Amino acid sequence: MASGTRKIVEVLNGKTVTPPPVWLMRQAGRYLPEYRETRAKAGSFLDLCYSPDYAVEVTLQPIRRYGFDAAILFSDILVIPDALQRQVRFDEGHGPRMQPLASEDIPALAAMPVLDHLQPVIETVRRLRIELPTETALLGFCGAPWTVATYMIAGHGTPDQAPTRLFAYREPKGFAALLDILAEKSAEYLIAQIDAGADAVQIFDSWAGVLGENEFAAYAVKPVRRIIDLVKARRPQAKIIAFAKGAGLFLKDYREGTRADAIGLDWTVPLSFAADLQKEGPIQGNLDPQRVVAGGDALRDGIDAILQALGNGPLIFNLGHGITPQADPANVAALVDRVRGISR
Ligand SMILES: Cc1c2[nH]c(c1CCC(=O)O)Cc1[nH]c(c(CCC(=O)O)c1C)Cc1[nH]c(c(CCC(=O)O)c1C)Cc1[nH]c(c(C)c1CCC(=O)O)C2
Repeated sequence: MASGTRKIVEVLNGKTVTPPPVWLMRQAGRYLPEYRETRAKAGSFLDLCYSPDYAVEVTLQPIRRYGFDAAILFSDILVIPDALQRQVRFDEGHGPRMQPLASEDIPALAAMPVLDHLQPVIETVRRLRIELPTETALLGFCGAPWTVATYMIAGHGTPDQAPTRLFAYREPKGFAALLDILAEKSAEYLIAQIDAGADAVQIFDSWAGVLGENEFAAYAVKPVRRIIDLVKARRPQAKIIAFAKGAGLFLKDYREGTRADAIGLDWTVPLSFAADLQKEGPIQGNLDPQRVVAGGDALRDGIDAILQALGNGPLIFNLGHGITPQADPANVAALVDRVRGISR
């Protein structure tokens, strides 16, 4: 099967597919018992990301269970700072940590190669394309420079990214240089994923929602546009989804500003506004992940509202952010059936 006939690729080409293709952000993860089992064998979280045997296995687990229309490479957005020697680690119960970045550390990052370090991830992509069913699209991904920078500057996650907002106001030149470096490294990484067999790639800007107007333009739109320009200059056929969580009204110009083929929407985006955005091109989203935890009517009503508002245009059905560890795997099965119009 040519990749062009995979449903998600059709939607990314602007077609309306009925029922819409479906996958879920973080579909491989702790809500699945088989993930927890593999995770326990693999050692640390980064060991799992850098071991093609285990990473292929956990990527395939949700495909076997649910037959999603896409598999997403199992890795993390923080493998880029790890490749840039920021000593990333995931401590149990604490989330990611790394060496906080100071402005004097920034110039040296430009000369650091990342692809050597990321070869195991690229190998995972290559093996996945061989092992996946032909009809299943394979998605690669990276973090957007802004979101990756927030972890690099603070050295860990924070609720509002205050340390990085402050850094950007105090050191605008150094911060712009950091975003440029991250955009270039990320573009190289995405091209390698596409060459290894990814049908499309998603850029995750999970912390876009903390930015003011000028900062959204400079730190969210501009670096993502730079990645997309670099990727498309070298791989014109590449398909790219850009997901800026919390971007709200700024989404109006996000597609045009970034030139993404599709934009991802979080669950706070009103469906009427989403329908307007869909007139300009494909969209992805936007069910509240807590509806998957709740199940029952909350799940069904949320799905039906999205299908009714957005099902007649180019749509990739997804959550508005990653699925949480509390989700019941049976509710995910019910979600996929409902999106596909299967009643049990
Ligand atoms: C901000 C961000 C990160 N990582 C990612 C983002 C952007 C999307 C988002 O906002 O959720 C992206 C990501 N992380 C992971 C994937 C795998 C593919 C998928 O199934 O979607 C993807 C696409 C696996 C993961 N990445 C992580 C886990 C859990 C770690 C574990 O299994 O112990 C998984 C399955 C760890 C991680 N990684 C990150 C954090 C903050 C954490 C800790 C929080 C948490 O535990 O959920 C950084």
